[in-house]
Amino acid sequence: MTKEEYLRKVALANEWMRAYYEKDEPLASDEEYDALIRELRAFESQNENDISPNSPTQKIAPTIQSEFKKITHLSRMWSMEDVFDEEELRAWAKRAKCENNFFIEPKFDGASLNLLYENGKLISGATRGDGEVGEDITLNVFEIDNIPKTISYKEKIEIRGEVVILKDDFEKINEKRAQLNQSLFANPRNAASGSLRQLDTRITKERNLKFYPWGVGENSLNFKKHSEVMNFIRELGFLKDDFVKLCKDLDEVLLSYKELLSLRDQKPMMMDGMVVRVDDLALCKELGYTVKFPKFMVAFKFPALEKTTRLIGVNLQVGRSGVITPVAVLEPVNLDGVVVKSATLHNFDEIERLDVKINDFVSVIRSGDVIPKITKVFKERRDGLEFDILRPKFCPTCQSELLDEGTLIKCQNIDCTDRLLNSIIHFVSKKCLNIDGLGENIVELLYKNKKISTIENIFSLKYEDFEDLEGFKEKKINNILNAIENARECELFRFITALGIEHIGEVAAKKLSSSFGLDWHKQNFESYANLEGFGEQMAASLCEFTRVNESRICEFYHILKLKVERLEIKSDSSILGKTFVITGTLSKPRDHFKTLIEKLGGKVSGSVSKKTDFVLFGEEAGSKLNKAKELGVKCINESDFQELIK
Ligand SMILES: NC(=O)c1ccc[n+]([C@@H]2O[C@H](COP(=O)([O-])OP(=O)(O)OC[C@H]3O[C@@H](n4cnc5c(N)ncnc54)[C@H](O)[C@@H]3O)[C@@H](O)[C@H]2O)c1
Ligand SMILES: [Zn+2]
Repeated sequence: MTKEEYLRKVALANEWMRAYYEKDEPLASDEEYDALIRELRAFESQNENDISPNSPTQKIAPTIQSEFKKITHLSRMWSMEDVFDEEELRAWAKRAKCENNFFIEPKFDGASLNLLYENGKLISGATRGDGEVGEDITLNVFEIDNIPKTISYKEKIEIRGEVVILKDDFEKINEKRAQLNQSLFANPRNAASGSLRQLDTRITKERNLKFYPWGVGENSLNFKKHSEVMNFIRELGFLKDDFVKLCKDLDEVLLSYKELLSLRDQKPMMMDGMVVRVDDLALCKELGYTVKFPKFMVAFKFPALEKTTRLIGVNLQVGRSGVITPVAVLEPVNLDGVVVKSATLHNFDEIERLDVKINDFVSVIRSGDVIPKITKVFKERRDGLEFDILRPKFCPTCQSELLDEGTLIKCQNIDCTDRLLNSIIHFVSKKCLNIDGLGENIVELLYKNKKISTIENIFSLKYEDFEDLEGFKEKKINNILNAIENARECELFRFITALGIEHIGEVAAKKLSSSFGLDWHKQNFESYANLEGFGEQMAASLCEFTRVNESRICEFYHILKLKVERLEIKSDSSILGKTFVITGTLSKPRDHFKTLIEKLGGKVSGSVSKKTDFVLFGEEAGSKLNKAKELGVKCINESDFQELIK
């Protein structure tokens, strides 16, 4: 790299930094930014005299320009060095002259916040800014429930930590923004930062932000270990994550890293790595800082879940109801071990809203098991080779003319092969008949080879049907046939779900099954509409479906041995008729508790109101728990719950 190239890249990195920290709207993915920084570092290590004072390697962030007042931190805030593998971690530990006693905790991907307390009162809250001066966001901080406004410790102290947004909330915020035609947040970190840096504090309040402390600035504490400091701070009434520990050596650190990484999808907030630091404060002091970060800690990064790639085409999929879903074809990119080649675009309104074109650079994010999504289109990078994604006029499968309803475009041909195929795939899927071994690919293969053309055909499949198909040996064929045989005996609600009736999902199917049993399809409009949680639309859809499909349903009754799961409600059940709201992370999935409550005659609702009898809460419980407390609703934890249902 020549010096000119270097300076150009410094300028580009500064532009990216500003967009990221000042506007919360990145112009590049972190991965690209990090690669650019590595290039700058490589040049700088060879050309020490040419290092530009403007280089992002020499500062934490540019001085932020915004409408917020500024606050000078009492003690400086820092960035953090990254390590990406064992070798880099060991090299750091060696430089830090530390072999034992490492303090580790998750590195949540959020926004830094510096809180100042004096005489036990919260005085101010500020963003990190350039490390010395941050933005005064005190008013917003007062809107965050889980930040104590008073603490029992009276000395002056700066408490620092990460403000995060939960993955679920992130999705919800972006959905809402999409509806309002606002730009989406590229990731939960930008969303957290954007939610904190709000001139309208009501928005901050709405966003359900969480604050997790990770350190202190100015203070007069007298501890010898960072772990002691943090114990003390966390006891003052802040949220605590349960993955915070001391490791006796680096081997233990590495094990913990693996463990934390395996929890990544389960955690309600995004993590981008694990923080490893020297616990001994005397050694920390001795090690000191570079211009940018402490030498006594590192971020042991996780593989990226968000990357930039190019949209190279759009495939159209015809769903079982005929709706055409556009799917983005991407230049393949590896997101934490998963090669992502496509992302859903939901519908044609979404394409317009994103204003995405073929050949655009886009940011793709994968969080948890969620299907990869395009969160950002880098329009600034267009070079004229992009072209529009057109609304289709004809079905890509059956070529019949499509019905364009605006948001949705539909194929109306009920014999359209893709519609049929997808309804079979749906019928055998996990939530429906759950036929093991009969995955999408096999169904497709059977369908394309004309072994099945309707759902009913599945149950007359024979050994010979598979013999001439490639890749099917005796054992595999028998397994599939057995699975089909076993699936005949199935719960009624699964069958109702499997029929794919418009507006009738699993929950409604359960209600139909428990209310009417096998006669669920013989009811009239009123009795459907009177069911709890049912509306007119659902009732109408049921009437229409059962009218048209009466004989087909009866045919299925001969093929399947349906079980009606009656709720065995004990009349002495202590929770009979009581309404529960479940919030936070419990030891088992929420569904487990929900089923249990329902079996015992209780009800589970999604939101807290005066009518709620109990709020069952777990870790990280947030706004619902607070609301329950405000309303005086009884809040119980898991062991109280076990006690209650004994
Ligand atoms: N996409 C872009 O254009 C762009 C631009 C600038 C920066 N970035 C990204 O920002 C990151 C660099 O930013 P940075 O310098 O703010 O560093 P960083 O955010 O990676 O690490 C430092 C920060 O980590 C946070 N943190 C979380 N958990 C912590 C814990 N347990 N202990 C201590 N600190 C904890 C703190 O807020 C601290 O300020 C990189 O990931 C980079 O890719 C991206
Ligand atoms: Zn069609």
